[in-house]
Amino acid sequence: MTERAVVLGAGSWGTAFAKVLGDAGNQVTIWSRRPEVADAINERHVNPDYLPQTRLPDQVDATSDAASAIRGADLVVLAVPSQTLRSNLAEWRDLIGPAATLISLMKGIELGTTRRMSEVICEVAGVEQDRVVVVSGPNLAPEIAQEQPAATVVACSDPGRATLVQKSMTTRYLRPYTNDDVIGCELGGAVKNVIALAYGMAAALGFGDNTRATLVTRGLAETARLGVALGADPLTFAGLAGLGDLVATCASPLSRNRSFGERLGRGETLEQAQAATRQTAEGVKSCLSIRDLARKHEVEMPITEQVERVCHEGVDPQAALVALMSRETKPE
Ligand SMILES: NC(=O)C1=CN([C@@H]2O[C@H](COP(=O)(O)OP(=O)(O)OC[C@H]3O[C@@H](n4cnc5c(N)ncnc54)[C@H](O)[C@@H]3O)[C@@H](O)[C@H]2O)C=CC1
Ligand SMILES: O=C(CO)COP(=O)(O)O
Repeated sequence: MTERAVVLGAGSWGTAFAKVLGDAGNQVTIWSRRPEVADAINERHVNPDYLPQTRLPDQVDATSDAASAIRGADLVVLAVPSQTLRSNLAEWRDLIGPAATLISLMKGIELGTTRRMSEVICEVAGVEQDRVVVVSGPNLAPEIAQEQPAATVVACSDPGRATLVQKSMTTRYLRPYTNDDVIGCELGGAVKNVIALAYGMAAALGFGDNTRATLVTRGLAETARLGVALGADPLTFAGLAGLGDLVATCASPLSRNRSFGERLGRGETLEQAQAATRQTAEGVKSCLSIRDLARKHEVEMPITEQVERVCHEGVDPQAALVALMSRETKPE
């Protein structure tokens, strides 16, 4: 099925996802904040800043004029940092057609409001939740751009819309599965970034596979606890948007969150790590909003609590680990 799509955001995942949509046969326009990135995509079919080795398909073009790109689009893909989504979308909402599907690629929780990205989209764009589709799974952008085989989840409360998006983004290298658990898929994607920060810290401190497996497993346990409190299906956390993405992000040197955690584990301050990182490591901010969400729902999230202390309260990663290990013992 051929759709007209706009991808708002020309970072790593926005660009790789535009390639997926183009390879699946859609006509795609990428909106880039910077005109020179749009020019490079139009002239050379590459995004030199984020995926310089990847040739984008002929069906993908780019512009820095959001209005011309959004008008008439069937699929409006949001690929900006979670914390800027609200202000970005406020500028775009009046341009989005009444039948368009809004697709969220973002993996974060909004600071202050503790809203999931699909909730922010519904609120700001004034659309019902059945028009919003969440795409989440083990999808490191550079690997997808290289066409390495992977699967992902397309979550929507409207099964028909989920199937439509699934069909429009199926390629020989990306296999999307539909799911109706939007809450679970969004939480899986947001919390895994926080656990990957902890994993990176543990790796930098020299801890081996027992420590790492413990963080992944207990990280998934606290993700599922929060998810269930918010109405998610616990089985979602055993799937691609849960365990799948958690394992990929923790294990991969390509992960910005894991790499950021490694910097903190090596003793860099938050400011030093931020200065060295150009791309979005969502967990650094979302650890605050996820901790707040957990407290609001009286859910224990000890790893998230400690990641927040390291990132925002200047606690030493080693001390955070001691705090985790000295908690009262309990049943699994
Ligand atoms: N990179 C990846 O492998 C994956 C990323 N994601 C998620 O996708 C979302 C976007 O991530 P990436 O594309 O990887 O991030 P990125 O850091 O590579 O790119 C972000 C893009 O947003 C733009 N941007 C930054 N501030 C902005 C603002 N104030 N207004 C408008 N645009 C702004 C940047 O110029 C850049 O084009 C994040 O939530 C991330 O967690 C999800 C799956 C895979
Ligand atoms: O979400 C991702 C893989 O699914 C990308 O993770 P990072 O943002 O940590 O690079």
